[in-house]
Amino acid sequence: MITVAPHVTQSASSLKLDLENLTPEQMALQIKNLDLFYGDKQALNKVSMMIPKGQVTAFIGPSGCGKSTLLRCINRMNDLVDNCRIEGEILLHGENIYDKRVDVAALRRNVGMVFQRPNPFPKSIYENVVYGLRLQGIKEKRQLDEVVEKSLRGAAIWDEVKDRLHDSAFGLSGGQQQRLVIARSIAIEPEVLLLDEPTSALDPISTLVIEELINDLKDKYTVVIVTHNMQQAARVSDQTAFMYMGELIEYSDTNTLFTTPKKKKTEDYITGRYG
Ligand SMILES: Nc1ncnc2c1ncn2[C@@H]1O[C@H](COP(=O)(O)OP(=O)(O)OP(=O)(O)O)[C@@H](O)[C@H]1O
Repeated sequence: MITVAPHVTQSASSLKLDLENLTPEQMALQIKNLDLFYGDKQALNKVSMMIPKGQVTAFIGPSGCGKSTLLRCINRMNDLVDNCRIEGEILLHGENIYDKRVDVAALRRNVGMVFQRPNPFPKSIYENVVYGLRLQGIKEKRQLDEVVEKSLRGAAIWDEVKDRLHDSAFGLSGGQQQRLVIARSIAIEPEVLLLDEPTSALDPISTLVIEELINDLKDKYTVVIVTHNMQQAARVSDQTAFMYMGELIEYSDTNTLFTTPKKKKTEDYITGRYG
């Protein structure tokens, strides 16, 4: 059981942001009064928050609190769930992604997602990375080669795979597969990357490599991560949102949330009293 709050090491730059009043230039996403029901069961209750651009935002909370559900709303993955009903809005560039006119496939290209278990396709490393580009009809070899190198470098795996690009992705370790999946996501240049417990199936060394990678990714992307692991949230995120039973209880810069939480529920959770 964790009895002390995790140590927070990230820079204090995010302290300057007023998370309740981000300017349009600072903001990547705005979630407004989001309710979500699976059948009769309400899984999200009036969640509102602003997610800053070019930073890492973590969702934490006990099992079943709705972290993954909230994350999946950001690229409309919950549309695929039968009996799922969503009310409220999520704004990207000021436009509601739940508007009927939104092209959901285009949204998912712009808001990429990486899951708990690495899910490379049964193809070569190279073909995994160019998959999205081929879907867009891009065929020129020089362009594809460039994207492969850039994406694999961006996912911190180029040096390990550059001599076996045409080997099966299944020959990679779990940690390498997860970085390959990240390379596949960034190959199509999304604005936002959603990471749903991206290291929970990985060993501690691979976890560390992915955490370092997350830190690099925020130079180019807005990253939103769900994690069970509070130490991980403290290590990688600039902002942390604590959720409990479908509600957003507290949301602030990570340092404040872990050192001086304002709500008793948050304090109880980060000091290991439940969860
Ligand atoms: N497809 C679904 N159909 C019905 N209920 C669901 C579905 N997905 C999630 N739920 C329920 O919604 C609630 C929130 O689940 P969610 O997976 O978002 O929680 P979580 O905080 O991510 O949990 P964990 O940390 O255990 O993954 C839970 O009560 C869960 O059982």
